Amino acid sequence: MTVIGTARTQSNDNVQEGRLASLRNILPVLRMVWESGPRTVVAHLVLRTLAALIPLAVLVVARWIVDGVVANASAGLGMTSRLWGFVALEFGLAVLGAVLSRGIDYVGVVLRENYVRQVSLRLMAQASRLDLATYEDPAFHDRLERARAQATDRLVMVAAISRFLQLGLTTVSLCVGIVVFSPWILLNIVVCLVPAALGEAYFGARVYALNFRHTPKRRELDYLRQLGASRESAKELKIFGLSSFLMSRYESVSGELRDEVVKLSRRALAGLSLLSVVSSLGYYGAYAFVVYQAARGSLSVGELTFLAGAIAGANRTLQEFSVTGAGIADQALYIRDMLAFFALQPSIRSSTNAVPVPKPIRKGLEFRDVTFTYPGRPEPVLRGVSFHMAPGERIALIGENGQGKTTIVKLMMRLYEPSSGQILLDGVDLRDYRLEDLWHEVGVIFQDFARYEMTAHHNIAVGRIEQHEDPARILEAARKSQADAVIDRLPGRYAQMLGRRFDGGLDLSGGEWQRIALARAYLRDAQILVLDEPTAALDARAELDVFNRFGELSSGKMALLISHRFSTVKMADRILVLENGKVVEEGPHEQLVAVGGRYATMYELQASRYR
Ligand SMILES: Nc1ncnc2c1ncn2[C@@H]1O[C@H](COP(=O)(O)OP(=O)(O)OP(=O)(O)O)[C@@H](O)[C@H]1O
Repeated sequence: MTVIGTARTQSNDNVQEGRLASLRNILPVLRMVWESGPRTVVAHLVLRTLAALIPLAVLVVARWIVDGVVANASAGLGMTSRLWGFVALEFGLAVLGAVLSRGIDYVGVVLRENYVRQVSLRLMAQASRLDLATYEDPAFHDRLERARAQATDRLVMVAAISRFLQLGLTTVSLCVGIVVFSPWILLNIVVCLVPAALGEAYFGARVYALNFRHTPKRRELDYLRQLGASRESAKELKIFGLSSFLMSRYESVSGELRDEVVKLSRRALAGLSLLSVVSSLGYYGAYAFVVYQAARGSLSVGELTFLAGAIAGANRTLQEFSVTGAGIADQALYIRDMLAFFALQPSIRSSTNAVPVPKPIRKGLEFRDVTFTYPGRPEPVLRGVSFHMAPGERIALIGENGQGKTTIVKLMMRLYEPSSGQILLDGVDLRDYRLEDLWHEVGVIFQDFARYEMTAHHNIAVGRIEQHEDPARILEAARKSQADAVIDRLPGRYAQMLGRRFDGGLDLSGGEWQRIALARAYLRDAQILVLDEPTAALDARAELDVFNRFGELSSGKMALLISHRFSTVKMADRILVLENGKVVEEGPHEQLVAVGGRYATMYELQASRYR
């Protein structure tokens, strides 16, 4: 099974400790940003660099203007062309600043779109690789949820990094301007900002820890919200009067979360307000010192203008710099979840020297003393199951609910591995075959088959998606499963959107959906056909037809059928009866009836209802 990591066991306390370590995660993200569009990244960096230097340039020109005005006034020169030049330069800088900021916004949008697209595609690709068992672990869904949030909501990180770089450059340029006059002024500002920066970092980590802990509850809230407004559940919600039950659950869970968030925000408000007094002291101390120097005549008015602006600017950008830095560190924590998700490895995959599935299969498929226990279940579902399926054979698997019939199919498809025992295809362990090849050669329709909210054409084409542009084969498959009659009645025929999610979509009845799903199995044209209760929703005529087709299987092919309908089951070449995780009876219908065992009792029970 896939290693889920430490999502469930991670305590809040080690979040702070992992904060520094998580800064390492920024690099892979920067790599992803770069890969999503190198040219956009370069354009963004150039624009940010230019924008970063504008504040210093504005202050330098302002100083020239003020000193020029004072000198011209005392010399009685009035406005000179040199002074006009400075004013024009200041205007030019203001226009350039505004244009650069628009440009940064524009390139930022392109960057964001590229990045979201890239990460979402990677998420989809990774999700499709993982083991089925992974999806049954709630800790995995918590992690997936965090990774998804990272791919979409948490883009702030990318924007924050580029803003951080710009702020860094502006801050350095302003600080250099200040240091030229007095390093002590700068030191004073920086030292007073440290407590506020640490405070930001502390509360950022607390917020992350809280979000981390809240993820399962937030998923529950999402589920409740969805359930309360979904078409699938609407009928039952109305009839059972469940809305108020769902709402009260939502109210209590969301109230709990809200209280914790508000409590933490209140603490942050008090703590950070106090610390901001300290940083203001640094700023006003430096400002007072500069005013004092100018009053004593040690600084010119122009220098006072420059320094007052530079101190205010450095104070603001330093604060923003530390807040953005703390924000990036927070985001790096969230990104850890995304990277951890990308790092998950499926344990069911093709081995390095995997072989192709033989065509045709000659000896058949064999379960040899297979035992299987689901993760998290104390008892095995299958306990030493053994049977053989020969090419050309049609086997029916029967048993009461929960006896492990579908589990056998999942093991046949290597969606799970047996806990012990072996499954052999032509005498070779399934694990030695190429996984994709195996899935290709087994056509399966599960009991809970998917209803794709796509066109009728694509609903069938998913059975062999590489042939989705071959309408003739799709038509043929629809004809075999009698889905053609259903589709011919639809206004849009094969182009008809199915389901109600999208505009113009039409829903089908249970049996109609089942015929469409069956068409997928026929389209697959695999060597092993597995139908898990394929006829449950079919009417009697359609069911008979499915089984007549079953009889048309060419040699080398085999079929496994799971059904609770004995009218269907009795047509199989051989019937396996599953009970308490074991095959307890095996043989053709007549033989099993004659034996008078478990099968005969079940058959009699159902037959008596029709007499
Ligand atoms: N993913 C799972 N995790 C844990 N237990 C599971 C899982 N899937 C099935 N089970 C359990 O394994 C047992 C066998 O399930 P399976 O679906 O194979 O039964 P089945 O014979 O196909 O039943 P039915 O006739 O109701 O379709 C059941 O007790 C079921 O609760």
